[in-house]
Amino acid sequence: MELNSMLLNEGLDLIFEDLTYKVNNWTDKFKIEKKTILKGVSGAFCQRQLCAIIGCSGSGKSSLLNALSGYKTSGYSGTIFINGKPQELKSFKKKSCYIMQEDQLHVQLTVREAMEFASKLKCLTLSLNASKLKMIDLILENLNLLKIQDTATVNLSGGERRKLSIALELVHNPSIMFFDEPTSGLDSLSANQVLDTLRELANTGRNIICTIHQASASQLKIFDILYVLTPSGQCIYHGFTSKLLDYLAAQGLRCPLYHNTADYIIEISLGEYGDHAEKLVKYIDNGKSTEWLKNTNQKDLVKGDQLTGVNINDECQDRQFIKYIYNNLIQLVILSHRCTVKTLREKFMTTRLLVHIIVSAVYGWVYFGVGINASFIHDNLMLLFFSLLFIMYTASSSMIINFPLEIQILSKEHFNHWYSLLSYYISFTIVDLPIQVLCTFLYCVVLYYFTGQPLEWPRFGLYTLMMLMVGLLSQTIGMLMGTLFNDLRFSTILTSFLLMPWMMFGGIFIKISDTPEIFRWMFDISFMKHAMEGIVHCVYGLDRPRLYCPKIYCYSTSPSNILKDLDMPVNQYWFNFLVVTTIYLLLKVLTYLVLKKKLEIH
Ligand SMILES: Nc1ncnc2c1ncn2[C@@H]1O[C@H](COP(=O)(O)OP(=O)(O)OP(=O)(O)O)[C@@H](O)[C@H]1O
Repeated sequence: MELNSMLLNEGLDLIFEDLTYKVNNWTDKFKIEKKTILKGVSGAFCQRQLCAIIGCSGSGKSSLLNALSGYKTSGYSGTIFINGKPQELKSFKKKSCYIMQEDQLHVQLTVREAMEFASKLKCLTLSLNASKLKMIDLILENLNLLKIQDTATVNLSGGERRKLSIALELVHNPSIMFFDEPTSGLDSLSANQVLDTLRELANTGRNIICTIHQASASQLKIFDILYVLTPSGQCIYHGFTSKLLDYLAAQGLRCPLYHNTADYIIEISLGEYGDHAEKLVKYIDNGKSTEWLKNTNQKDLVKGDQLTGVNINDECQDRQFIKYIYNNLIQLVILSHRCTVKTLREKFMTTRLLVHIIVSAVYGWVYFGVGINASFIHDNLMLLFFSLLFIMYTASSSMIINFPLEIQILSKEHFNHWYSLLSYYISFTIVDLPIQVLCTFLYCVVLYYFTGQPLEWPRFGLYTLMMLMVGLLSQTIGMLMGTLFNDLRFSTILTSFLLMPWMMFGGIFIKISDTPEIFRWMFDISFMKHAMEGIVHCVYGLDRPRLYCPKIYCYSTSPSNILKDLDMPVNQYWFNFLVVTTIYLLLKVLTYLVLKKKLEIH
């Protein structure tokens, strides 16, 4: 079946006027000044058209695409009209999609699974009915992906990955599709295949707008409309590809024989044939002129009445009455399922488990039996503190590494309206919880038993619970840092910097009574101090009898004296637990808000 006969779409007309983009730029004298990237450009991209924005590197192609798609809004001025009405971003995003230069895919899923999850999320359904499954088959078949539907995404070639990115968005049949350099990084065969696919998509009625860095003469012919930017962010051509030569000729510019026309006009924009750019900007009125957009010999675009088939939008729209909460719950279930499948296939989970078991076994060996012995109280306290540190660092670093990778995919899917951020955030937290519980439990069992801590279930339960809460809190710190900094170098160094004061005021390295008064409040907010206090209470509190002393003299055999020496009040476990839990919840909310802000400003 032809692509155009199943994915018909009415498309949308997009017109933009006087679009300007300014950014803050650091000068040599360390001052901030405004740099203008796009200078009042105008243009129109219509339904059923395949449009290319071209220009030299740094001319503002991506900036223009970001503005038109609504991916970025800050720093932009000008007006965008959709089907004649001012662009309303919320509703526009529902009808559009933005496929970025880097394919943001879930590498652990197969092509089929990725399509099914996308379809479930976009149609808000837990199970796909026959017609939706058929639609997936048809999309895969038309994009030549059916034969590799069971291949893991990680094993796909560049061209196949790009096609999968397109296929995933086609599930909700967008009326307008934006592509940032769809052919970059592909060999010419794959690039041609992707462009053919875009051509067919435009033929179905939708509006396809892409930026193109380099296009061969034959690739250029595939596009209906060209929009050419100069290095100064102005338009020097906006019209049919087929009319470009006539346009240039009208200005006395003749493309050398056998020279690629796209290269020629970019060279003109760079001033390689003299100072023609300004003249062309004026002639085309910086994109406003529609003279070269008049359709005299437009090639075989498919007419609406020639299209037959299913309009899959109808199926998804059936469910638009479903309330916000219900939608979020459905998304939560689907996202949790997807996240579970991904997590179970990751080697990282096994590594995390193994690390916890190995470290607890080593600690158990080195500190064997110190817990029951009154002459090893100092060693035992150090062991308990180092155990806390271990949980804190492994939990935070697992997120620092993992989460920035997640954010890239989240950014794309969230922008393309696959799901709400809240559903994603909760599902991510829920799916990781059992793994953190398992890691903490295995770690605590081995360590607690071999290091000779008191073998009583309530003590062990409370100890593990506190360790788990510290693990969850540390994960959230890692998540927050991973959200704030894309660069792993910054997030790792700054996390260590951030965790350091919590450790210093953890109640072990220095006692509260020995600390200068000005710093004492730090103990109150240090989760490490509260966690350590709770843990020491589990081990030495709860009316534990005197400790066994194998020597003639032990400094202390009374557990209550040990707590007194450490400035740790007796029986405060639940207060300590409440403080750690409150800090965890506050950080969780803060991380959500930071993530939300980050997705808004990209
Ligand atoms: N936030 C920003 N701060 C400073 N400069 C910026 C910012 N965003 C974009 N620019 C600059 O604006 C210019 C245009 O960037 P843009 O990415 O839109 O160009 P492009 O034509 O897509 O380039 P390429 O083809 O190399 O991807 C570049 O010189 C870039 O450095």
